[in-house]
Amino acid sequence: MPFTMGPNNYGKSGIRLVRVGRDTPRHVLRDLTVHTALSGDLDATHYTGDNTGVLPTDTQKNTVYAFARDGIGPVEAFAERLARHFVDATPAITGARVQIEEHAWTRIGDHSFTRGEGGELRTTEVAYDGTAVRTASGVRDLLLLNTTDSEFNGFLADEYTTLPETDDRILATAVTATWAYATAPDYDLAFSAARGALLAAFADTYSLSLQQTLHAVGERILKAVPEVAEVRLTMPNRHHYLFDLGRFGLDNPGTVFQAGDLPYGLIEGTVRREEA
Ligand SMILES: O=c1[nH]c(=O)c2[nH]c(=O)[nH]c2[nH]1
Repeated sequence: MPFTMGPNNYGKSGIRLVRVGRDTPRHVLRDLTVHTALSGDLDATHYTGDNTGVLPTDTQKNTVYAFARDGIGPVEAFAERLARHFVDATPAITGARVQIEEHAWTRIGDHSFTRGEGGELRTTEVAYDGTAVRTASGVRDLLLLNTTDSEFNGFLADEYTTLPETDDRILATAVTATWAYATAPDYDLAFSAARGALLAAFADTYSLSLQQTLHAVGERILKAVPEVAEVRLTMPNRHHYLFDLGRFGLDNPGTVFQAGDLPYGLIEGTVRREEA
């Protein structure tokens, strides 16, 4: 075989699952998007189209709905149930990755909820290789903004530098955070603690750079949740430019800003515990 398959996986992406818990008149709404990805001994289908070992992606999708019949629990636990099933029950499959995004609805009544489009997501990614389960959780598109306590100055300046130094700016970002667990915690409690730590660190860190804020956020999550081994953070810098009102004979004491779009700064990093 002159052209051999490298690493590969297959699954169903974007499985939209809504579950209504009707145990009491105060209904419980869960709204998830699930992605499955399976790998294993899949040479036959790639080389000859022999699908004997292929669990169809349609079946993977059906399994997600069937497993939701009697409850979902924390997204991490639901993803693990699915990942274990796909590997343990499918001869050719030796690895499964299940990713879930949970869309949070805000309750406005016993059976009524509201949610903004494109809001913050709770996320998880669970990988199972037949022996070990690796679980990471996080948030995506968590919008944060500080109106002060943010500076950016003292930076390297070369012949192309035009950015003015500032000792008071808006700091705004849309955080994607992923924290990997070394051991399994109570997932819902750990999520609340990590998210709370993230918010608190953003709010009360006097920022000299978004990089410094990123490290502070990661550190606070690690301190708040002992089971977390490392935190990966993606923090786009949603620039807000002080608008030049001088052209109209007006001052601008840090009041009127133009919200920027593209390009944007992108600050990313992983914060880990110091090796013992
Ligand atoms: O917090 C910041 N970090 C940077 O690296 C940077 N670069 C830039 O133009 N503005 C900012 N702000």
